[in-house]
Amino acid sequence: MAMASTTIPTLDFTRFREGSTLERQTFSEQLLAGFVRYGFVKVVNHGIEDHMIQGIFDQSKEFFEMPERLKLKAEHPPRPDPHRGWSRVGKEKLAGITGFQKGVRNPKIVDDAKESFDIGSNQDPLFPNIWPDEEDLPVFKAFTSSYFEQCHEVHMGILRCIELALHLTEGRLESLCCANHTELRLTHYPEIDVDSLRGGKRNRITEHTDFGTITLLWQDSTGGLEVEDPLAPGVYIPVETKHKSEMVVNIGDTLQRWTNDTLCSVNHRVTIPVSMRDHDRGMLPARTSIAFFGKANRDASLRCLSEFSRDRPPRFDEDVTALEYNQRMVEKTY
Ligand SMILES: O=C(O)CCC(=O)C(=O)O
Ligand SMILES: [Fe+2]
Repeated sequence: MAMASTTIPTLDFTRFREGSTLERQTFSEQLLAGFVRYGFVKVVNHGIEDHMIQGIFDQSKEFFEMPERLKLKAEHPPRPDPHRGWSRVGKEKLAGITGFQKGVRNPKIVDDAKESFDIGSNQDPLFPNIWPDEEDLPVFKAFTSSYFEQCHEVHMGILRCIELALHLTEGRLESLCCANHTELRLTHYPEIDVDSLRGGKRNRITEHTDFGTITLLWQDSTGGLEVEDPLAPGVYIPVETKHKSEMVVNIGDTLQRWTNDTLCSVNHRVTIPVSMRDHDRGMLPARTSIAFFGKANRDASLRCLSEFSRDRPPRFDEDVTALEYNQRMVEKTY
C-alpha cells in the first residue's frame, strides 16, 4: 500500500494559553490550517499535567486488568444509548460506519479487537454513569471524573481557537456545547498476532470518523493509529507520539456539518504499527488509548450554521439534533 511521507503538525498550546492577542490569533490560524489540511493535529502543553495523564493510563490499566467478574459489575447496558460502562472485546464494530461520511457503505463488518470503558458527565441527568465497585478500584471514579472535567476545559479552549480563526462571534461554538453529552473513553487493545490484523480480517479499530465536535486523544507508545490523507484518499499517515502527554486532536462530523465542510472529519483507524509492518508473524503488544469525545448539546441542531451557508448552499440541511445523530451512529456500531 502507498504510504505518505508526511506527518501531521505539532502545535504548542502555550502560545494560546499565555500568549498576547496577536499570538493567540496566530496560533489559532495555524491550528485551523492543520485541521483544514489533515483533520488532525498534535498539541503539546495543552494544560493537562503529566501526572494526570500518567494517572489516567494507570487507572485504565487497573480497570482492564481486573478479572471479568469484577468488570461485569460495570457492564455497558445492552441498549445503544450514549456509552456508559464496560464493553467487552468484540462488542463494538466501527466497520458499521466506515464510509458513512463519504456516502459509501462498507460491505464487510468485522469486530474491533478492543474493549472499552465509557464515562459521561456526573451532572448528566439522562444517562448516569456506571462505575466499577469502589472496593475493587477505590480512586477510579474520582480520578476519571476529574480528568473528564479537565478535558472539557481543553475542549472549550480548542473551540475558542476555531472561533477566532474562523472569525466567529466569541462563544458561538462554545454555547452549543456543554459537558453533558461528551464522553471519556478508556480503550484497551489486547495483545494480538500480526497476521490476524492483515488484510482486514480483523482490526484494532476499523476506519471511521468521530461523530462529535472534536476528539482529544492520548496514546501509549505502541503505535498503529493512522489517518487517511484528505488529499490522497486511500493513503494513511501514521500518527505516532513521542510522549504520552502529546494530545492528538481531530475534527468530528458535528464540526463538518456546522461549518458546511470548511472543517472535515477525517477517516482514521488503528492497525499494525509501522515498526511491525514487515513482520509476517509475531505478537503485537497490548495498546491503550484515552479519548475524550467533545460533543454538542443534545438538543443542538447539526444543520449548517448560518455563517457558513450564506454564500454557498448548505450541504447539511437536515435538522437532526446532536443526540439523534449520535444514536444513529451508535446503532450502526454497537
Ligand atoms: O485508540 C486510538 O488511538 C483511536 C481510537 C478511536 O479512533 C476512537 O475510539 O474513535
Ligand atoms: Fe475515532
